[in-house]
Amino acid sequence: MTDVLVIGAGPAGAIAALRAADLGARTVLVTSSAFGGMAANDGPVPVRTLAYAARLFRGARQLDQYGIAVGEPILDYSRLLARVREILGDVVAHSSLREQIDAAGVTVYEEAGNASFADPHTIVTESGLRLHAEKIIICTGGVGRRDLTPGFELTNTHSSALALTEVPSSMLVVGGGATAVQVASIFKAFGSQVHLFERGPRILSTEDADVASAVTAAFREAGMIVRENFGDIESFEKTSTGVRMNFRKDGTRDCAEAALIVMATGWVADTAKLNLPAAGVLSDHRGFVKVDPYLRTSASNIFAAGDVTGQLMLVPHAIQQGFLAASNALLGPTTRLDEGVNTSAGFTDPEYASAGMTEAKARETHDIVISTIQFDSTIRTIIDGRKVGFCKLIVDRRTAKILGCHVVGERAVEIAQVAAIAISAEMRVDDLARVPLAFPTYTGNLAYAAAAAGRQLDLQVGWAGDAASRY
Ligand SMILES: Cc1cc2nc3c(=O)[nH]c(=O)nc-3n(C[C@H](O)[C@H](O)[C@H](O)COP(=O)(O)OP(=O)(O)OC[C@H]3O[C@@H](n4cnc5c(N)ncnc54)[C@H](O)[C@@H]3O)c2cc1C
Ligand SMILES: NC(=O)c1ccc[n+]([C@@H]2O[C@H](COP(=O)([O-])OP(=O)(O)OC[C@H]3O[C@@H](n4cnc5c(N)ncnc54)[C@H](O)[C@@H]3O)[C@@H](O)[C@H]2O)c1
Repeated sequence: MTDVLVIGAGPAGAIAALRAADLGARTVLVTSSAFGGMAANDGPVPVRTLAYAARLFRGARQLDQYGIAVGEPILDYSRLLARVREILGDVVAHSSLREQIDAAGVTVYEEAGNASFADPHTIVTESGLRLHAEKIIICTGGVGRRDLTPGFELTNTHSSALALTEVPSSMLVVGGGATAVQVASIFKAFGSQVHLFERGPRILSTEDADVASAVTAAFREAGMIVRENFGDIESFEKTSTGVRMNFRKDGTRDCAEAALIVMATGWVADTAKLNLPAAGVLSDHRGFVKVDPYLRTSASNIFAAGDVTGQLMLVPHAIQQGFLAASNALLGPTTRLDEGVNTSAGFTDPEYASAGMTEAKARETHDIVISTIQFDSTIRTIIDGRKVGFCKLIVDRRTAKILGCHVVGERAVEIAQVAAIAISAEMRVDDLARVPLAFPTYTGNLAYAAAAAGRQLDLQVGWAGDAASRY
């Protein structure tokens, strides 16, 4: 009898299996495809690689400004895709996680096809395995939403778009979340004519409103068509040059066409194949597995972690949940999910990133001060010719502690990560302002924003205040 069986080998499943084995459990990890899951094979790694190529492309266009003549950069897309595959191989080959899992004695079944429950302690896989365990942890991730719109089969997902043999002349990206904006930004950089269609009133609806409007403005400035509130899609149909999307708004029909349509309208659970009813595991109306704060499902011996729980769908959260689910499965329900500081980021042009609360959220519960440093007024961004963007801090007026940080522009992610540390450490803005960060740096802008907030709060920021007013 196996003690712990983990289904799915993305970040949540890999960490759950490693933690279970570290706690001395006889552990089996079974996954339908390759080790690493979507995180390694289909999501962040390939997308980040293409985003990096787009960034190099932008950098190459800047060379002339600095007196370096190399001519107009030309993209060889098939060479780039070969590079993506090279990197994926490299990531897998150097994954110390896999080595640790093997060293911990976990039995791993890769490419086993979909697993499904036969009863609360037994699963069978499409490859013919039948596995029993005392405890089971479901870490099967999610999939891009598909629907019954006529002609939907003519559309693509981010995965199929990233596997194209050439850059399409035009692309219609539907959705305005993290996936859609990255796909749109990457292919815009590669030369496609891109239309981004968001059903809601704005793209990046979970980000701070200033982030969403700055990214939207920059996309438009770069020549991308961004349409919010466009209505409801009625159908897709083939045309001689690509695909047409028919939609309706307030009774009026409209359409848009492109060589390729990419749907990125949300990430849903794909739990149908798991046969959850056979194990007594309940899911919500979107298919996500219902869990309590200890990641227990409705079946007492079964836990779930990662995207399949429908909570924050990011790698660090999947890792945290995998660790917690295995700990609670073996040690009893001892650790609850920690709220923590949420960070998010998109590798678009311009980049965006956030840590902590948005301004709207903070206003619901706090009296706040806002401090924003524009990138066209700071030395490093001027040196690098990266003057689009800002660093915005949301600060609690009573305690002077940072509640949120929102950044658009070059190195946004790195700046927001430092802010996440300051928020976690509950630093006051005047303390942050006085940390003598290196000059001239992007992260320095965070300290300048902190100093400016400190001045608004009449706090003594000393020399840091002078530095902020100059840089
Ligand atoms: C385009 C894109 C870009 C992203 N970029 C980022 C980013 O930059 N940073 C970030 O933090 N997050 C990013 N994410 C989100 C991140 O990839 C996920 O949050 C993360 O992969 C979730 O990990 P997981 O272990 O829950 O699931 P997954 O990584 O999806 O792994 C699930 C595993 O379960 C297997 N499986 C599924 N069903 C079964 C079954 N029935 N039986 C057996 N095995 C099964 C799958 O094959 C897979 O191996 C991105 C997502 C997308 C779509
Ligand atoms: N860089 C990153 O960290 C990164 C990248 C990609 C995805 N992710 C994570 O993966 C998860 C899924 O992201 P996602 O972008 O795929 O989904 P999402 O749910 O975050 O966004 C979907 C978007 O599509 C819109 N939409 C829904 N139906 C629509 C329709 N019919 N027409 C037009 N627009 C429609 C929604 O209003 C929303 O803006 C998120 O939790 C995200 O954080 C992270």
